[in-house]
Amino acid sequence: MSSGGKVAVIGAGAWGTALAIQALRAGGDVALWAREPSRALVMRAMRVNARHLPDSPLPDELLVTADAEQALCGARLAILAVPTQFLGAVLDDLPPLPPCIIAAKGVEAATLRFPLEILAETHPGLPAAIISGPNFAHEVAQGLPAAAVLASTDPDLRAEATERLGSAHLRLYAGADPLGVQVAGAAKNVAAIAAGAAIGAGLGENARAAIVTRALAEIARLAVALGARADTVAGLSGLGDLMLTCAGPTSRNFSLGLAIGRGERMEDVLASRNSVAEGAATAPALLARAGKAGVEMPVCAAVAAVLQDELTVREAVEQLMGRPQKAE
Ligand SMILES: NC(=O)c1ccc[n+]([C@@H]2O[C@H](COP(=O)([O-])OP(=O)(O)OC[C@H]3O[C@@H](n4cnc5c(N)ncnc54)[C@H](O)[C@@H]3O)[C@@H](O)[C@H]2O)c1
Ligand SMILES: O=P(O)(O)OC[C@H](O)CO
Repeated sequence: MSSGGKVAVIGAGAWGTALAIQALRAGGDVALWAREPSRALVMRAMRVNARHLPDSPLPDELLVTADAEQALCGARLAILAVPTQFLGAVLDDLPPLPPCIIAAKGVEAATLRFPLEILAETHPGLPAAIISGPNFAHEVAQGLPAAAVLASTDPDLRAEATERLGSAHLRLYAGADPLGVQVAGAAKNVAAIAAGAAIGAGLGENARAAIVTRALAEIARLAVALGARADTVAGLSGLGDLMLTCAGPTSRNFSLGLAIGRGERMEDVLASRNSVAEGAATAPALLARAGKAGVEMPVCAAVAAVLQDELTVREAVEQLMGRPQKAE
């Protein structure tokens, strides 16, 4: 793969669309694959992704197609921007893939796998990386300054993909701890639901700051137990994305928590949207994965219990506050 080669972006949600615009900005040909032919047709004609990214026109050079063969033909690199819960099924149906960058954040509910683990099972031996960080799609699409980590155990892929996708708008840092990046990216969405719930229930800013900080501690604990590095969690995919996602309702995960904290039901909130909140399916899956590793995650457990209607937000907070005293 060399700078300027074709990139295929798989998944035309907000993030896939923003990354396609960013990849064009960084140079070379880009194709964006949308699952539904009718949506690909409308996006091609209107030159905008009206459903997921309505304020960012699609550059004329961007090929939008529902034909995966066409999208992937000649691609030197694929960006997989399909939500975690659908990634396995989409991968099963794709033609052969070039080296991949996964852009999803989450844990697959049915199997407790992180996204790179899903890819490793459908495509054993394929070079792969993960991109993650504090990145709202609409800001990246607009070219506002942002940073992310691009992590892979393959040094050639991380060097070349960083060069291929990065630009003066999106500063990419190479990382060698893809597992830590995936743990952080999945868990921050769960923490954002907790932060939103605290604000929605009127528990105040102190509560939000406590949740974010204690979530950071439990994410680092899980990362280390799974064989990843604690300092990855202090970087863009962990602390950086917690700061962004827990800050307010621009985050879909925070806004889900906010609504739940105000007394709405998760099912009703999710049914009213056409976008994903990865933390909802990830919370119980991450908790189960942590349980298998013998790691306690009290914030994640509280979110899972509230989402499963086992506790109210206030009961969950009482449980968190009533835990035995311990050293920080
Ligand atoms: N939106 C962001 O700002 C942002 C930023 C960074 C990372 N991410 C991550 O990127 C991933 C994609 O999120 P998004 O925001 O682009 O999604 P989105 O909410 O904008 O769009 C939903 C996506 O899900 C797809 N989808 C829905 N049902 C499906 C099915 N049955 N099978 C396959 N695909 C289906 C749709 O085609 C669409 O691509 C998520 O893991 C998310 O956490 C999002
Ligand atoms: O809107 P959210 O909560 O899915 O967050 C989007 C990105 O992950 C922010 O980095």
